[in-house]
Amino acid sequence: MSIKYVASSTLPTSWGVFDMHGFEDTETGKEHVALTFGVLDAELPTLGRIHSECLTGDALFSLRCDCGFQLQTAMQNIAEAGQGFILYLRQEGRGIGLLNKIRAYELQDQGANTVEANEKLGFAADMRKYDMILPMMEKIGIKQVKLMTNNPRKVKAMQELGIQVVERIPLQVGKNRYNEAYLKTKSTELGHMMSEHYFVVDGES
Ligand SMILES: Nc1nc2c(ncn2[C@@H]2O[C@H](COP(=O)(O)OP(=O)(O)OP(=O)(O)O)[C@@H](O)[C@H]2O)c(=O)[nH]1
Ligand SMILES: [Zn+2]
Repeated sequence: MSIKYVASSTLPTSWGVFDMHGFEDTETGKEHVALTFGVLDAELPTLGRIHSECLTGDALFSLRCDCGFQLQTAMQNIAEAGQGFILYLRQEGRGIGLLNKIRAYELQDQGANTVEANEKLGFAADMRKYDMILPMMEKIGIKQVKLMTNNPRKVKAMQELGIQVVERIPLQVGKNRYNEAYLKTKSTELGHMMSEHYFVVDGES
């Protein structure tokens, strides 16, 4: 893994003006982005999110997953807190890539769940790696994190890299009738921590 810092600029958004830092993985050619907001202090826990690319959810408004909602809520929470960071990692489709994710969606349209679909295509349920995080965090100057995620494996991966996750903040947003079964599979088969009430059918809550 060889992560090279390339350039920084401002990124004005609906929630405020972030700073954007571009990185290149020179082995894979993948381009990753870190967003930071406010003045960050390496000696203090910083609110943050490690977000895996989801073109369909983040950019195309898909209701099949919760990614876009999580990204927007994370940006809003950071802007409200006055400081924080997002690492936007280009590992689309839990690491299988966009076209394979569309293949997996095709299988899900025929009845497979998100894990079964990956397996039918010959992939593990989750192929993501997180080692690019460390050089990116070092560059933006963060050692301690209050991490917005429902995924305990993400917390463990960061801790194994030597990053202190001082708090896990649940990010349960965007449930709808198209992603309810998907969210449930994430909870039962991929270990995501989601509270029971999150699965109450709309209208019952
Ligand atoms: N292969 C595959 N990838 C998916 C599917 N739905 C979403 N993704 C990808 O899953 C990744 C997001 O992972 P999630 O499991 O939703 O969330 P997480 O990052 O593990 O955990 P959180 O921090 O709680 O969001 C993105 O890369 C999406 O493109 C799917 O049905 N199949
Ligand atoms: Zn998604």
